[in-house]
Amino acid sequence: MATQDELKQQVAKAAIEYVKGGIIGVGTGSTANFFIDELAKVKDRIDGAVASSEATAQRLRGHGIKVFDLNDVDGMEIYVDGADEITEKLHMLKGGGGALTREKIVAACAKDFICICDQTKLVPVLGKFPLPVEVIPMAREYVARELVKLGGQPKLRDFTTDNGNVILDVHGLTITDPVALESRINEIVGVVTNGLFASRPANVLLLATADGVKTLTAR
Ligand SMILES: O=C(CO)[C@H](O)[C@H](O)COP(=O)(O)O
Repeated sequence: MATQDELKQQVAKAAIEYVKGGIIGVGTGSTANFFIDELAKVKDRIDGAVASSEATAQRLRGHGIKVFDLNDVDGMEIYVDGADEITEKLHMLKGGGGALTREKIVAACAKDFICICDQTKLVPVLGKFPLPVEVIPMAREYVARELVKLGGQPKLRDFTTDNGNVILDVHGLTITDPVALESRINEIVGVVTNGLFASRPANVLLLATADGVKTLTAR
């Protein structure tokens, strides 16, 4: 049976079919890293990439792929990234790697979000994985109190984001309406963004399973 890393590699390889040229938006995390390694094999096909984190930019450059500043790019055909959880509606919970804000920004500039996951990430309801919320440091305690009012148990992560902010990982949520919760949390003053990608879900989910890579579009 394939290991989780082998499944991640298979799905990363499958995503290359969506790489037609131009500038590619690239996510962050172990699955995205496998994608970057596959992208390097077809780098002559593309003009370059926009990175969703410093770590991704470094890996892209290490492969000789040109990294563009998002402000110098009009838009992108595709953004390719993993997720911590995803539903059949292609609503995602992301940010396990702490790059949620830049991921959301780069994804917003792309026509299609191609989500690449192994089968462990597909869930009926989001929230078992703690929901990351990026917060301006001085608002940390205020935002934590507001998140408790929403039924969560926020825990400060020992981490500073690429934007110089902190992350509260919110435990204990059962997220039955991710679109509403995404916007409710973003309304809290001091929140930069949260890891729900529901108001703009993925367009395509490539899911690596024991029976091969399956392609899902929103139901
Ligand atoms: O949102 C992310 C990083 O901020 C990642 O996409 C998410 O954490 C999944 O990571 P991995 O592919 O390592 O399981």
